[in-house]
Amino acid sequence: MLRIAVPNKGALSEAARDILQEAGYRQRRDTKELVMIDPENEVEFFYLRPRDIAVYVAGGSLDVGLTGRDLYLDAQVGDDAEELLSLGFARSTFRFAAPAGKYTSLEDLAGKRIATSYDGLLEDYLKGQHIQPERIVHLDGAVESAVSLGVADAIADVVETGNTLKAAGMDTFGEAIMTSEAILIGQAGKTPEGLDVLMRRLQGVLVARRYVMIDYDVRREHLDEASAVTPGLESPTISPLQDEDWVAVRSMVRKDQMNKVMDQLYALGARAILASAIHAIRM
Ligand SMILES: Nc1ncnc2c1ncn2[C@@H]1O[C@H](COP(=O)(O)OP(=O)(O)OP(=O)(O)O)[C@@H](O)[C@H]1O
Ligand SMILES: O=P(O)(O)OC[C@H]1O[C@H](OP(=O)(O)OP(=O)(O)O)[C@H](O)[C@@H]1O
Ligand SMILES: [Mg+2]
Repeated sequence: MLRIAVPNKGALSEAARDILQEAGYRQRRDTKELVMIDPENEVEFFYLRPRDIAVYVAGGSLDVGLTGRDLYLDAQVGDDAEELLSLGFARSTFRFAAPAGKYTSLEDLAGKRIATSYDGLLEDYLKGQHIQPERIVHLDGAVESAVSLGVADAIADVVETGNTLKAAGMDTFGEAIMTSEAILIGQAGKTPEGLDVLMRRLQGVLVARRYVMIDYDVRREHLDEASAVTPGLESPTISPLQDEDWVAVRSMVRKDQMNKVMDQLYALGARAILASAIHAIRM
């Protein structure tokens, strides 16, 4: 059985649960459950703190896990684990911030106290940039308060909308330390039984979320132009209609392009243009 680590709480847990459910796996009903077996799919889920997931996977106790790229790198598990797939949710950047106008560049941090919940990530980055802070102050959360309360001169933290920083009167400075999103990690170089199926299913969900299926009827003489607007992933499906002057076309279209494409098709004389959701796909 494939042993999969899943975030048990926090910013990642709901979206992780959603993607696994969409991929056809059973998920726990009660948030107190620590382990759940899905016998039909021959997988076992272990609900763990997202921060700890890389440790379990790298240590070989679990085959794969869903976590954040920033959390994975912060765990400093080295070459024992590897990123297998990015999952497109829980996107964030990891950035330096300080009270508005206080600092402008990374160099300003030399000899300063920097508060963060991601010490490993921060240390690695500062080392790579040859910046020596006075020290790194570890905090579990609410890092935005560290400067106003006097335990640090600047912070390094997760920024999503930027609202938390703004509310605290802080600005980011310097380049983003990293960009993060939810990822699937696995043991380096290992392909346990069932991993290929899990990956195909997750990739299927990712594509299904990004695309819609578009159906329309168009006069044969406009088929080439219409096909150019809806080339599909490989090539559109063309079916004959009773009226020989017309054909039916079916093609996948990126969801964010859907309305623009439908307008273009309409302008080409296509009719009965219909977009429907894709629930699952195997490429
Ligand atoms: N607005 C956000 N706040 C926190 N984490 C976010 C946000 N947006 C994306 N993430 C990502 O979610 C992961 C953090 O999840 P985690 O469960 O540790 O955070 P949390 O919601 O702050 O939980 P807790 O503070 O209870 O530990 C990271 O990979 C982070 O990049
Ligand atoms: O850019 P934003 O959209 O405002 O989101 C970023 C904020 O959200 C997270 O905090 P969380 O609510 O998890 O609290 P914590 O810092 O105590 O973990 C993160 O640590 C930032 O503070
Ligand atoms: Mg948090």
